[in-house]
Amino acid sequence: MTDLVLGVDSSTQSCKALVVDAADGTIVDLQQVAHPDGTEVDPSAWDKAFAEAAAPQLSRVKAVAIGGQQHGMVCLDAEDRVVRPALLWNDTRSAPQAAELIAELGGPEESARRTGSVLVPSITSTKLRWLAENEPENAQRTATVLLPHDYLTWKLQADSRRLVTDRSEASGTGYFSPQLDGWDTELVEMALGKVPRLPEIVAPEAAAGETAAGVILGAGMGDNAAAALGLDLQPGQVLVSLGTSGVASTVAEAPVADPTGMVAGFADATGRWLPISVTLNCARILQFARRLLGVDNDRLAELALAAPAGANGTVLLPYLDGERTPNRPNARGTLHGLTTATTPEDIARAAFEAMLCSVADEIQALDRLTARPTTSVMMIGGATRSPAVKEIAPAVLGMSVSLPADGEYVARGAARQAAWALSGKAEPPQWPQPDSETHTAQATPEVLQAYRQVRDLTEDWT
Ligand SMILES: Nc1ncnc2c1ncn2[C@@H]1O[C@H](COP(=O)(O)OP(=O)(O)O)[C@@H](O)[C@H]1O
Ligand SMILES: O=C(CO)[C@@H](O)[C@H](O)COP(=O)(O)O
Repeated sequence: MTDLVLGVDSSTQSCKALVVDAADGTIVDLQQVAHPDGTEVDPSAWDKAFAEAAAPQLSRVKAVAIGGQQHGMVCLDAEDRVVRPALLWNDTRSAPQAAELIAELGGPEESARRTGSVLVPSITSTKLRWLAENEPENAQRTATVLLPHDYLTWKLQADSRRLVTDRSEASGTGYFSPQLDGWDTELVEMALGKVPRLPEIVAPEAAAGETAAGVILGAGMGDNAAAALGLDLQPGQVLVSLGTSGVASTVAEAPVADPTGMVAGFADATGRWLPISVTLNCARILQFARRLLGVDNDRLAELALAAPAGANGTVLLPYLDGERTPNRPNARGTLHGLTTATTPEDIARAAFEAMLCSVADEIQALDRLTARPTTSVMMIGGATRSPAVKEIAPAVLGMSVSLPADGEYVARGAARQAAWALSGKAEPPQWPQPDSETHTAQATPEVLQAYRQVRDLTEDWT
């Protein structure tokens, strides 16, 4: 009888539960349940979606691991009750606190060296500082601080005293030290004013507990580390994810520190490192365009593909909710180049080109840091289901784009970690890689050039 394992992706928009064969990753079942929209969410919403999508699968699997959206601030009181709704990665209210903490650390370069990142509002420590300054009673009540996937793993533990996380999730908090490869409690005290209980950072291959029914728990991981593990990402490869967030990442043997803040020096889920560039606005740019034009995904793609490259001079700067990369939390979206001749097709095309130009900026930042020019990318995420992405991405990026078969690669990575924990071996199971289709196109560098002109000429919202 083959062993089955469960990989979960508790992402911004939904909980995805993937049951696979532990031996080779063959998909057995996939369930998905939506999360509420917003930038702060009560963790009970994640519990509810997990209970519907993932919990019914537990009786059929030997191990489970949870990948999840990173950085969310989950505060528990002394009785392990949730203190307030979690501030998520996409909440920008702690922008002033990020600036304060960077100054206290000695500037962006020191922030990158000490924490792995030039702090931005997404990073958990800035949210803790915000809590201390704006909700002192809640800060006072906070006894434990977890991240979203830690919280869900903890809820599965038979021993409720056991709090675990992994390097990849910890490295996105702002109080993880790449030098120590572990917590730097001085940094969390700097943010919150005290040292709360933090989860134990367990090894990538570790069995990090078990459920009351004896199902082995992996430590879980941040969603991007999970996707990299799910696709067996190797140094020299670049993975782009077009989900709620827009991500470009690669694997490195040593931690990176980017003083410009365009790349964060996170850890991965194999014991190595994951240089990563993450935008706040990605697939939601297309959601915005769909709502603006009153069309569905299919029609939006048709409109975009009916317009020429460059959208007849229409350029969207997609910083709709502010932007994280580049760090412009007060920016807003801008449609540039509108004329009386601008059509819905031009606006649809500009939305896709904006999403992909912001990814091109991320790839450029990775190349600068790794000193290795990217010549092709793997691309995943919900927006890759659009035929317009398949055609426009290689043109805007100026390189071939490989699309693994439509799959939930964050959940696949979590399942691979679960199979790893089940195996007790030093290396993760070697699963066959999914089939992929490669898309190429005539490069359209003028599109990226026009985008960068608008990006650099546009003032932030005051
Ligand atoms: N055919 C499509 N065209 C454009 N966008 C799509 C399409 N299918 C899904 N999406 C978008 O993909 C996003 C979800 O992608 P996903 O990678 O699951 O996000 P996350 O993991 O961040 O929750 C949603 O914003 C959704 O609107
Ligand atoms: O902030 C980051 C990584 O630093 C995002 O990747 C979040 O982890 C949200 O991921 P998705 O919901 O877009 O998958």
